[in-house]
Parts: sequence; structure tokens; C-alpha cells
Amino acid sequence: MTVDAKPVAELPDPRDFGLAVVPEKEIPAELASLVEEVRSLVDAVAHTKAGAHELAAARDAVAAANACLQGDRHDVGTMVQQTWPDGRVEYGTLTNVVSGPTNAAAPPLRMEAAPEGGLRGEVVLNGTYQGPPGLVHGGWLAALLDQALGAAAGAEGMPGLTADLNVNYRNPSPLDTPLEVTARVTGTERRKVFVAGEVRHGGRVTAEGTALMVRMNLPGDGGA
Ligand SMILES: CCCCCCCC(=O)SCCNC(=O)CCNC(=O)[C@H](O)C(C)(C)COP(=O)(O)OP(=O)(O)OC[C@H]1O[C@@H](n2cnc3c(N)ncnc32)[C@H](O)[C@@H]1OP(=O)(O)O
Repeated sequence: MTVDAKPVAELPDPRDFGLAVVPEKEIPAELASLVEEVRSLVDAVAHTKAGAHELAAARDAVAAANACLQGDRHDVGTMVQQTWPDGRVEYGTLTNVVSGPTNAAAPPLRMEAAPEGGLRGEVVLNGTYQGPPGLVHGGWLAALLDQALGAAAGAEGMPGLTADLNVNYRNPSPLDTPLEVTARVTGTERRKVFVAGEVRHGGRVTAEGTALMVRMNLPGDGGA
């Protein structure tokens, strides 16, 4: 279904909406490696069997690291300008919980153009994302799909917000192993962008999602 589609030629510049933008290539390498370390730390804390002595030492070390980082902060809403492996330039929120490069809570999911159309990415979720024993939490599968579906709309020049998201859980999604995420636009109608996507493990669909994204109202839309 494609009715009155109005993809924008260029993605809107977040600066025009008063948002700060950080080019991803300007994120210090030290911050990127700190984020990796914290990701591993969260998993280690979640699973540790360390004794009281080690726990107290670790707590003090983390408190010292925390104190180091209480200076200047990026504002909430700061955007990151990302260039994806396929050369596509996109803006996302710097601390997006699924894909944000500075968010240690983000797996992170990175999507690139799929040869068959739409986007694809691979992600490994560690035990921090556990729901049932050994399996990814269903809410996180929904988050992966929401992000991928939104990115698919954005990649077609139609960034927007999720109005409606439906997820079907077909098979269990295991932790600590690559999951493939795919997403594509299936139709447009005025500002409505219909998207669909899947999570797969070993080629088998574990979750599938469909969503309605409502494209951002942009200057020149005439309210359509
Ligand atoms: C790369 C970046 C990826 C980002 C991925 C992450 C995506 C997210 O997580 S977004 C966060 C979660 N979503 C939200 O917070 C959105 C909250 N909702 C809203 O802000 C608004 O309801 C919003 C923006 C979706 C729609 O509001 P508005 O812009 O006023 O649209 P509105 O004029 O009412 O509706 C436009 C069309 O959409 C339809 N529509 C709007 N909401 C819905 C809905 N919930 N269900 C079905 N249809 C809807 C309307 O019926 C209308 O259709 P038609 O053209 O046929 O008349």
C-alpha cells in the first residue's frame, strides 16, 4: 500500500529543532572503550559470586570511577550523527537504549542496508538482557524490533515515532549468540509509515514485529 507517500528528500537536521548534535567520529576512543568496559561490568556484577572483600573493593573502585565522571554532561536529547557501514548518514539519540553509542545499557544494535531491501543488523545480548532462563527478555525483543522498524522508516527518509507496535514471539531467542534483526517499510499512507521486521536465530524467526510509525511533521508538509 502506497498512498500519498511523502518521503522527505533529506533527513531533518536536529539542530533546526534546537537539539545538540555530536558526530559519532568525535566521540573519544576512551569513551567508547569505557562504555564497553561498563557493559562487561554490568554483566559481571549481575552474575558475580565474589566474596565480601572483593565486592567491597569493586564497589570502591566503581564509586571512584563514578566520581570522575560527574563533570560536564551532554544534555538529554543530544543527538549523534552516525554514518552506517553502508555509508548512510543518520541522526539518533546519543543515549538511545537500543543503539546509543555512549549508552552502556544499549546492546548496541547497528543496522545496515540489506541486499534484499530494508535494513539488517546483528546483535548479541548477554545475560543482562535475560528474561526466562537462558533466553532474551520479550520486552527487549520488542525494543530491538521497535528500533529496527523505526530505523527502516528513517532510512527511507521518513523518521517518525511509533504509534502502534505488535510483536509475535515465535521461538525462544537465546542469550550470548548472534541474533539477526531485519526491518523494512511495507507501505505509506499520508504521514503513516507501515513497517515490518524479524529477529532470527540461526535463520529461524524467533520474533516478528509490525508497526505504524507516524512520520514527523516537517515544514512544507502542509499538515498532511
Ligand atoms: C532511528 C530512530 C529509531 C527510533 C525508534 C524508536 C521508536 C520509538 O520508540 S518512538 C517512542 C514511542 N512512541 C511514542 O512516544 C509516540 C507517542 N505518540 C505520539 O506522540 C503521537 O500519538 C503520534 C506522534 C504517534 C501521532 O500524533 P500526531 O502526529 O498528532 O498524528 P495524528 O495527526 O494524530 O495522526 C496521523 C495519522 O496516524 C494515525 N494514528 C495516530 N496514532 C495512531 C495509533 N496509535 N494507532 C493507529 N493510528 C494512529 C491517525 O489516525 C492519522 O491517520 P490518517 O492519516 O489516516 O488520518
